[in-house]
This record gives sequence, C-alpha cells and structure tokens, in this order.
Amino acid sequence: MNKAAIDVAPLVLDGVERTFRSGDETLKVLRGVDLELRAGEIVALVAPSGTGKSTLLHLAGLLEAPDRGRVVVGGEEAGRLGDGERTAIRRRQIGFVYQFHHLLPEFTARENVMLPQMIAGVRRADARVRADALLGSFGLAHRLEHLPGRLSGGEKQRVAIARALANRPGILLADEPTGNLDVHTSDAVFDELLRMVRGEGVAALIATHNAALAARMDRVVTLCDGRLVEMSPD
Ligand SMILES: Nc1ncnc2c1ncn2[C@@H]1O[C@H](COP(=O)(O)OP(=O)(O)OP(=O)(O)O)[C@@H](O)[C@H]1O
Repeated sequence: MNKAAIDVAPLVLDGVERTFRSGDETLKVLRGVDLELRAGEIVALVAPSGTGKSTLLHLAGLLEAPDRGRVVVGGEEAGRLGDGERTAIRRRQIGFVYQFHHLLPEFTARENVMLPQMIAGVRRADARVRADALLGSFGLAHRLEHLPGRLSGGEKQRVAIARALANRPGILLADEPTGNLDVHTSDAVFDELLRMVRGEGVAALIATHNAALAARMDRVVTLCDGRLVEMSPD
C-alpha cells in the first residue's frame, strides 16, 4: 500500500491476519485483510455470521493485536506503540457502537456522553455542552437527566451513538449498531446515525446483516476466505 495513503487515511489495515487456537484446533479467521478507510467515508461490512466481522472490528479498534500485518490509525502504526499510547489513540480517535448499548446504568444519558470526554481530559463544563448538543441532535433534549433504565431501546442506542461521537473521533466502528431494535426503530436510528456521522465528517466502518442499510453507505465490503473483498453496487 502506498505511503501517502497510509499517512492520510484515518484507518488502514495492511495484510492483517488473525488465527484463534483452542486445544489442537486452529481457526485462521483473517488471512490478509487490506482496507483503507478514507476521511469521512462510510463503509458497510456485510458478511455471513462467523466470518470474522467482530474480529476485524476489534483489531481495527486496537482492542486486539493482529498476528501479522499492520493496523494504522491516523498515520500511527499501532504495533509500534506502547500500551499507553495505543489506549490514548483509541480514546481520542476511535468511537465504538455495539449491538447492545452498554450504557452505564447508574449514570444519566448526559453523564454517559460526558464520561468519555472527561476521561480524555475535557473540562466538565465543556463536556456537558458537547453532550447536550449531541443528545439534542438525536432528539433527546428532553431525556438528558434520564437513567438508561427509563429510556426506550431506540433512545438508549441513540445515547450510545452520541457517546461514541463525543470525543470527535476520526473513526467510528459499529458492530450491528441497530441489530437489537425492531425494524421501524432500527431504520429511524440508522437514519440518524448516518446523518450524524456525515455531519461530523467521521469515517465509519459499520458491520451489518441488513443489505438495505448497507446499500445506503458509500461502499460495501465483505469477508471472503479471510480477505476483504469490495462488493460492486448492483
Ligand atoms: N477469542 C476467540 N477464541 C476462539 N475463537 C474465536 C474467538 N473469537 C472469535 N472466534 C471465532 O472466530 C470466528 C469469527 O468470529 P467473529 O465473532 O469475528 O464473527 P462475526 O462475523 O462477527 O460473526 P457474527 O455475525 O455472528 O457476529 C468464529 O468462528 C468464532 O467462533
């Protein structure tokens, strides 16, 4: 992959391999994944269950290290960094959204969005302004003080997306972000996710089983025999 691309793209995976071993069995899940996620682009990852989508997102999010190959975030090659630097990059540059919201139940919606900012060193007052603005953009201005237990499924997932965007990451990684919602709510939350991601200029890699949702993203990739393959629009 050419050096200029690696320097400017928010996320580059270059020849990434990942094998799992349990007992005598080895399972080579990723066999040389190449991906360049360009600034502001939204890429759908659509592949059958068990082909390695979550594994790929974990590697891209610096939660795990590949056995081989390079993961480059914002021009920094993760494998060359110490644990502290890697954690700092993850906090500053990467937002995560999962199928389940994983909000902290004892904190309000606003506090859930403030927390990652404060961990990253943002002043409390500034974190609050950002949280209120983001939650307001998701139509949740009247839910700021609610605990997650008092929010609907769609509202909880909106808060989780707001939290992922709170630190203005360069990259959003999402694993079936609306997979736990009914069809109608899923469509509405997905609309808002795309609107917000485009508005904030974040590059996003979004795993989904939903072909209709995938078709609304800038491009679609799939995993085939452990490699990433571009799917042509039809
Ligand atoms: N920590 C692990 N140890 C052993 N095997 C693992 C581990 N993590 C994942 N696997 C295996 O690797 C393969 C890919 O798993 P992964 O969760 O990445 O798939 P996926 O495409 O995200 O699936 P789904 O769509 O069902 O969530 C699966 O066969 C899984 O059992």
